[in-house]
Amino acid sequence: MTDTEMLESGNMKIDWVLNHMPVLNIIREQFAKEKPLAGHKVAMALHVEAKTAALVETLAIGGAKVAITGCNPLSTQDDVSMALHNKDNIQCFAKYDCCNEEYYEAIDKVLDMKPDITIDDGADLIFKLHTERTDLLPEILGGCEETTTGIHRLKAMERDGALKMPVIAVNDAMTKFLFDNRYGTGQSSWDGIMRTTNLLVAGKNVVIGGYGWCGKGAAMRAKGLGANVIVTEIDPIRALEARMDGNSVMPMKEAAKIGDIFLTTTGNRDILNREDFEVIKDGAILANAGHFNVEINLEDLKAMAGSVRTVRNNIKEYKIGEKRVYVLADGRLVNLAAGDGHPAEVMDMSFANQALCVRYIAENKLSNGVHAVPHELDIGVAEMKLMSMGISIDKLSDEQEAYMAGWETGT
Ligand SMILES: NC(=O)c1ccc[n+]([C@@H]2O[C@H](COP(=O)([O-])OP(=O)(O)OC[C@H]3O[C@@H](n4cnc5c(N)ncnc54)[C@H](O)[C@@H]3O)[C@@H](O)[C@H]2O)c1
Ligand SMILES: N[C@@H](CCSC[C@H]1O[C@@H](n2cnc3c(=O)[nH]cnc32)[C@H](O)[C@@H]1O)C(=O)O
Repeated sequence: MTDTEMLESGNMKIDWVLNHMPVLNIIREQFAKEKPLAGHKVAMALHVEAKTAALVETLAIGGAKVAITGCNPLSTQDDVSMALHNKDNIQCFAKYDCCNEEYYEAIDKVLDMKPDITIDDGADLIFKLHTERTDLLPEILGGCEETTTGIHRLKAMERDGALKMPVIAVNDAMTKFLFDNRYGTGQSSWDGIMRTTNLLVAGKNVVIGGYGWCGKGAAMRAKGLGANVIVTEIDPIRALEARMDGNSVMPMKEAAKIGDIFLTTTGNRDILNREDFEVIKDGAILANAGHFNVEINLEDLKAMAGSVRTVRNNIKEYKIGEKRVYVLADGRLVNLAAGDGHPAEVMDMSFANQALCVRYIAENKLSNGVHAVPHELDIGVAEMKLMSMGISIDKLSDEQEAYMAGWETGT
């Protein structure tokens, strides 16, 4: 593609998703009128694709200067990156399939803008701010974190007294994780796996590693596609929930022997490792929708494999003796590295929360530490979403409110 074609393609992708992000559009209109971010500089490390671009534009419309890079070397869409970089008050440094060095250089370039607000997906910017770029910390009003694992890390920093800035845990908003992690990951992971492999899911043994919000969504959609679903867990309550939802539950060592397609969603490392690869079936397909590229132990796989070759776009074949094991998207998020990420209607809510939280940071002085998304913002996003869907709901009558709040009335 020529640069002109790339630009056009990126802008068309952004226009398409914007037509399906009604809540973000309402916020854009408010931001255009009120300019609540005038004078602020927002640094971002998120998946650079069309829905993220819609958020970046919204912040710029609100008056902010924005610099962004990716949060995963394989999720960047270069046409969208170029389209963003060509807009007023926006710089974008993300590049698809960049090497480790380029990835961290781009994070430095974003921080060179001397931001006062950050948005992370996996805490990369905040980590840099607390290690090599501590000189920038005094200017920081606060940050937002998009994902579960990022929040785990930030809470660990807070526990150790190491977190020197306020951060809002956007992932933990109800209008984020209940929809994005569950229905978003549920749909987009299978979209990534199916478009990449062009294989059938029905009738296969699908093994889902982890039954958190992402795992529940992925298992639900696998069942809907006709798979026999097996869940692995370390948490007894979630394991029980998986069983009662109709899935089989067993240790990975057992599941490894019978699985056809494996999808990890734990946020943890080594969910599939050497002892699993030893017993795994010929032709097994491995994908990750959890965090970075550590859930499938690729080092173990490489060490065991006699040969490795690319057999199809985004599919690597590892040959262990006569056995073939296929890894999708190098073990990185299959929904973003081998697909277009979550559906626009879902990111509409996640990114509405982001935009409102950035405004909240700009307008309120927060103490250092991890903060919840203010409940009124979370509820507001749900109300706007329902309204955009043409759904109205009941209201408590005065009598009902009094009844729910009181204790005097017996049965
Ligand atoms: N692909 C995406 O677009 C996407 C979307 C949202 C979240 N995420 C990421 O997915 C991961 C999971 O997020 P979540 O919100 O579902 O988290 P969660 O905490 O709700 O669920 C994780 C589950 O994994 C289980 N687990 C941990 N270690 C395990 C092990 N060794 N074996 C089996 N199960 C194990 C935990 O008990 C828990 O139930 C995180 O890394 C998050 O950042 C990815
Ligand atoms: N940066 C890490 C962290 C996991 S990303 C998981 C986050 O990606 C977000 N996400 C999923 N789909 C999209 C999308 O299409 N655009 C932007 N963000 C997305 C989602 O909100 C989720 O919390 C990594 O790449 O491994």
